[in-house]
Amino acid sequence: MNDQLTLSKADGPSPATPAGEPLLQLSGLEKHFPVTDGLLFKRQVGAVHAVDGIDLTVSAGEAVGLVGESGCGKSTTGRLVTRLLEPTGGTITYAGQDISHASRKDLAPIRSEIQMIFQDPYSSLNPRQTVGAIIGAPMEINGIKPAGGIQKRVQELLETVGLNPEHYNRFPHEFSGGQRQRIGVARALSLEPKLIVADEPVSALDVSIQAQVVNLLQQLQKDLGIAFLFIAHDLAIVRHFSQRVAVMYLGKIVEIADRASLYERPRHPYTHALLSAAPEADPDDHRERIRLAGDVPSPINPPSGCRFRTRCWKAQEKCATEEPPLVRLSGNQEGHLTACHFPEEPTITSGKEVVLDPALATIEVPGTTIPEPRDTQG
Ligand SMILES: Nc1ncnc2c1ncn2[C@@H]1O[C@H](COP(=O)(O)OP(=O)(O)OP(=O)(O)O)[C@@H](O)[C@H]1O
Repeated sequence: MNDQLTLSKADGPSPATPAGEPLLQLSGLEKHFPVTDGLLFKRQVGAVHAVDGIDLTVSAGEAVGLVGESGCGKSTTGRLVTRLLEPTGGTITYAGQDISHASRKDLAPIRSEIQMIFQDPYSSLNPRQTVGAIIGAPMEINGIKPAGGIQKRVQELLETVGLNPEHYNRFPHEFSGGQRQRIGVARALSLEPKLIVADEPVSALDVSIQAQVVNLLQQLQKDLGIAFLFIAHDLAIVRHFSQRVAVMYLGKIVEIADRASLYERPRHPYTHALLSAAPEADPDDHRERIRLAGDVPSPINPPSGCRFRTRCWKAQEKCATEEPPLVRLSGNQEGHLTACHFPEEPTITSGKEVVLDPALATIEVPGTTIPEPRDTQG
């Protein structure tokens, strides 16, 4: 796969952000969806607090994972970043420019730099268009004329994502799920993005295929220096892909840390519970598991204080009255922030290695790669 990565880095319209410098900054970001009643005169009676004041930075070339249970606001965050949704509060800064409420015209120069990969490789590709037309469309729309023409560029991109360049004229139904997701990746790459928001990019795929697509994304991130916001409910997938991981609960980030700190020394009880619920690498490991009681409360009326308190075994009175700030607790590594009044001891480990599939494990072992099926049902 490595030698197929023939793209050069983009000289985009925004000044290049050096690796390690903040590329995307979310500050107090909010999205509240109005809840209305009445058929005719729709009156707002409340709001879904889908994203409720999050701060997050993604540096150039960095892969940041965003995890949490269904409905916690991950996709809404991704859609805000790509400006498919308008924020109701807070700011989104991209390459130093406030794009929170930028108009279509103002967004035009950076549109190409922020791309999205969607969950469902079936509905996200137009079945009536050839693969060539699908991947070439962003270049056509943006008036980009690559050297050698669009067809040549599309064929290069097909090769980059591990597909046969000769299959330029085929239609999406002729490809398997994994191959379709590769087509989606090629489309996202066509404008040489600097940031890709990948919203559950592998959760619709077979487990054996998931590893191959994650591996491809990881190669692109490393070789092309593309920053990723990788959204997933699956902690194992995020672990393999991300340098830093943010855990969301009911519209808030409750913990954020580099990969090792988060997985080995989780301080927030929610992170600990999520890790405890993940499949174990060692089936003979019978350490105590934390079972999360009840469902996630409604984001229309989130609990006061700490939102996790209604399901937390450590909750006390203070948790109902005071919202815990997201801060570096004593015992946390630098950059490890936790929002909890009664955190886990820094010595408590998640207790186990989180591994979803043996194929994924090979990604983390230097020198080993997953065999890439070209042109098979991958
Ligand atoms: N357009 C909308 N109008 C009203 N509520 C919405 C809208 N989009 C999302 N929501 C609500 O916002 C909350 C967060 O949804 P979101 O899809 O961002 O969560 P998620 O963590 O990505 O979950 P999932 O993994 O199930 O997609 C949910 O309660 C959802 O029902």
